[in-house]
Amino acid sequence: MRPIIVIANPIAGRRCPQRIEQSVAALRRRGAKVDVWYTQRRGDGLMLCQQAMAQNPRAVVAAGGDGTINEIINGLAGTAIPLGILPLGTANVFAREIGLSSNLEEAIAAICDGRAQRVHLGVAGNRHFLLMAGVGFDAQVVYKLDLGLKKMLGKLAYVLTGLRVLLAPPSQQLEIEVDGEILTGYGVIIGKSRHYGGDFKATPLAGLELPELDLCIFRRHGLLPLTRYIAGIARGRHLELPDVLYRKATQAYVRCALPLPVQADGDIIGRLPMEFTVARESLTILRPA
Ligand SMILES: Nc1ncnc2c1ncn2[C@@H]1O[C@H](COP(=O)(O)OP(=O)(O)OP(=O)(O)O)[C@@H](O)[C@H]1O
Repeated sequence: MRPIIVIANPIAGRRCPQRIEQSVAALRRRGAKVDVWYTQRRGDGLMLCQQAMAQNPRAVVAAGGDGTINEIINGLAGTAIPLGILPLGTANVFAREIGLSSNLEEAIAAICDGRAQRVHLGVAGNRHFLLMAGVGFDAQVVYKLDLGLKKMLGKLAYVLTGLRVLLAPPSQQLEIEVDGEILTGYGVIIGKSRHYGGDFKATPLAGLELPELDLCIFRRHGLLPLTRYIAGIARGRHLELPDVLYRKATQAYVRCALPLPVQADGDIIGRLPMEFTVARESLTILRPA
């Protein structure tokens, strides 16, 4: 029997080790052969996923948050091995995108009896992403986030760090070349998925099944415009703001006078300048039936 290989980040979210054990036991009760491999540090998710390929698993399951999922998709892209998830992280944005709640029974059902769907990935520099990449306010928040605070406060740590960045917002203008058109702004979110954080949707017209990127460009900087943008996203009305631009594209290039940090799927993955494209390789995901 081909195994399901679970790659688990034991420090993701809260009470992760017990919840991994409970989920693996539930998968075995459904008759699956399950191997569990634990990450020990950042980067292990990708390395373990590459090793897992030698076993020709039935599926690779990411047990953890969106950062762990991101490492694993970078190992799975272009293969026919499907990705399952056990959403055990702090924000679990990808789980929301595919319609999973934090109830692990639903995730286990999706792994065992879910629907396989081929999806398109984004590429930021040399890294694949499934949710979004960002430069400006959101990347500054990820960059400044204290991991100890995140462990202690969970999502509240993002809110507090966000308030800190709001008081000294990024003020470097970006030049964004989108399929040949040159635009400027102070922040850009390059979405592959609709969901952004919680139930908010920064790129509401995006779709994992679509071979395109959705760019949401914030044209002004400062406390007031940023507050309007955040409130607009929270109310699902930001696309109505005159200083927010939305573009669909297959390729974008972002540059700036400073080498600003870039986040992808919630982790800092490099600095500007950077090219963003749709990956040639696709990925199979297991989602609720
Ligand atoms: N054993 C480990 N020790 C330290 N860091 C790890 C370990 N395993 C994975 N990581 C790193 O921890 C980071 C965060 O993990 P992950 O995204 O799984 O959880 P989270 O941050 O709680 O959830 P979310 O991303 O959904 O908010 C990832 O970027 C990953 O590379």
